[in-house]
Amino acid sequence: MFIYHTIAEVRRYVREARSIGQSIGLVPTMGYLHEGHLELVRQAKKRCDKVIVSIFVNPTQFGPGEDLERYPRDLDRDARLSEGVGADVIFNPPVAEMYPAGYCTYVDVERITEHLCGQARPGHFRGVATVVTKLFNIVRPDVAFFGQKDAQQALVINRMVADLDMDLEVVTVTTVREPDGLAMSSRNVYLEPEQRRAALALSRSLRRAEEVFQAGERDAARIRQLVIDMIKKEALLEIDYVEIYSHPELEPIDQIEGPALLALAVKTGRARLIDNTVLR
Ligand SMILES: Nc1ncnc2c1ncn2[C@@H]1O[C@H](COP(=O)(O)OP(=O)(O)OP(=O)(O)O)[C@@H](O)[C@H]1O
Ligand SMILES: CC(C)(CO)[C@@H](O)C(=O)[O-]
Ligand code: BAL
Repeated sequence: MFIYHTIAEVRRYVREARSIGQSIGLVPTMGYLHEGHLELVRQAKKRCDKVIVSIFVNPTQFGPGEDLERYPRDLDRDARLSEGVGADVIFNPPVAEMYPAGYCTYVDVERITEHLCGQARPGHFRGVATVVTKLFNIVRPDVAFFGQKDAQQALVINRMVADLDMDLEVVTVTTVREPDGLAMSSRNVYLEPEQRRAALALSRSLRRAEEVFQAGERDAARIRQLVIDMIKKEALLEIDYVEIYSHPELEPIDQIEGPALLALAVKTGRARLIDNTVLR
């Protein structure tokens, strides 16, 4: 496996692979890899001849006061784990390689970024759409892989690819969970044991919402309230949002008639955790 830090090296690698007819898969990450990321790499390996994992803690998607500086980083460990599941290249550029002096171009996906994390983290998806566009332009992948854990992000990328006629396929991979239900996330390392235990209310409340939906409940406000009530029972959790929108358009709904995204973000201690389910 190769570890590249420059755009030129990745471009050379991709050019050579393509010249012998090989397909390219891209798994964009911010590193500190876990089983969720590794599952994206495994899926990529099944679909593509060569798999490039980008590891870049992208400053433009962090807001003031967020955890950009203390976001966990461990390239050696990430390299071992990536190689173990068959990645061919890690692309780990320094910030100045992606945003050199004078940088001033951004990609803005409108409307579906208005709610949920887009509202809670102003500018976040502008940073995500910009860096993902740059990664697509650098790697020119045939297929790019994203996780359903970041449901709005996956929808934003799909919208952007369609709207800007980007020539690639986007695959969204099911959320990988710990055995007790907690969605895997690099930020889980921030959790103290008591917060880790309280955080189980996220997946538990989503499962309960799925049950009442399957039993026939279609009133979005009632399902949302049920989730809020379950999370509020945990004193260590502070709700950022619990919302239901149509999927994939992310429009407000009262009654769930088609697929609906039930998404939540919760703070506990230093961590902000997100999780979701699609009711269909
Ligand atoms: N549990 C998971 N299951 C499936 N995909 C995941 C999971 N966690 C993250 N991903 C996906 O991995 C990709 C890279 O995500 P990222 O590096 O931000 O990891 P993360 O664990 O989501 O970190 P964070 O703590 O920042 O939320 C994204 O497409 C994300 O949706
Ligand atoms: C897609 C991404 C790698 C862009 O920085 C990031 O938002 C993430 O890790 O989900
Ligand atoms: N997983 C999304 C990256 C972020 O929280 O900034």
